[in-house]
Amino acid sequence: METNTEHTNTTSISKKEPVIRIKNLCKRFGDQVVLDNFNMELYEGENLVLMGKSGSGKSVMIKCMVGLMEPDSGEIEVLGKNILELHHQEMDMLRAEIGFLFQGSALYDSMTVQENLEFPLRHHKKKFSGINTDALVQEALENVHLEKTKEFMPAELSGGMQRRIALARALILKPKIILYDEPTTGLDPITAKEIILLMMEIQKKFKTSSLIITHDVDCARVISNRMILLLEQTNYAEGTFQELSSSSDPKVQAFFK
Ligand SMILES: Nc1ncnc2c1ncn2[C@@H]1O[C@H](COP(=O)(O)OP(=O)(O)OP(=O)(O)O)[C@@H](O)[C@H]1O
Repeated sequence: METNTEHTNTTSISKKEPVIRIKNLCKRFGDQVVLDNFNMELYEGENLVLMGKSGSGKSVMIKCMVGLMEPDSGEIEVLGKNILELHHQEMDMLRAEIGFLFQGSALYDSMTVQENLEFPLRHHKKKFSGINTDALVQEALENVHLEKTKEFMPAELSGGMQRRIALARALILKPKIILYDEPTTGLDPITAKEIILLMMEIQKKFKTSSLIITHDVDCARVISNRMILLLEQTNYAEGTFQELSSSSDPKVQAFFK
């Protein structure tokens, strides 16, 4: 894969407003320090890749960010709102602005594609009251080029198609931010590449800001405007793929082997 040259460069992106700002986030469980002064900013329209070893605290960070886990200390701002001060209902409304692509697609096996896509719409009724659900489902499926799969059960679809449907489900809320958790894991290299291209197409079309958690170096190379390495409980290194992959720090190099 070639490095994507179409992306806006990092300098112009970092002049925009951050849609997520995390400052000095600390979280421990008993004696185990998971996050120690972790900092991160996701800028509008940016594809930010977060890499970290298994167990390094990526999920803990995400859970703190969307209000599912309380940090010990630190500041978290999402779309200009201090999430640590939001009431349950306000947090729920804010979550409607965030699309999630969970590890391994996480579709509901007993529901059709249509029902899977309608699920987040039912949960966020307020945002979509009076809007034709069928049209939203159709549009979301068109966005991932799978218009004819409404009546299918997830088990009848290939792994790559399931990942596309999961992406359509994340998109149906028309989110400002998308969180991708290991979007290419478990896919063969060709299907993984198709998913990466689709993520780029969607980013271009909807101007979403994306946080992509991945171990996939190819994915990071193609999609990232900027990267953060989560190591030693903090944002150990930050920079473009080019900068980090040519780093002389052996701990940084280890991510690119
Ligand atoms: N609710 C919890 N109670 C106690 N320890 C927890 C809890 N949640 C996470 N941890 C611990 O925090 C550490 C970081 O976990 P986390 O799930 O964030 O890792 P990760 O980077 O997302 O890993 P992976 O890439 O494997 O998904 C782990 O040691 C985990 O056991």
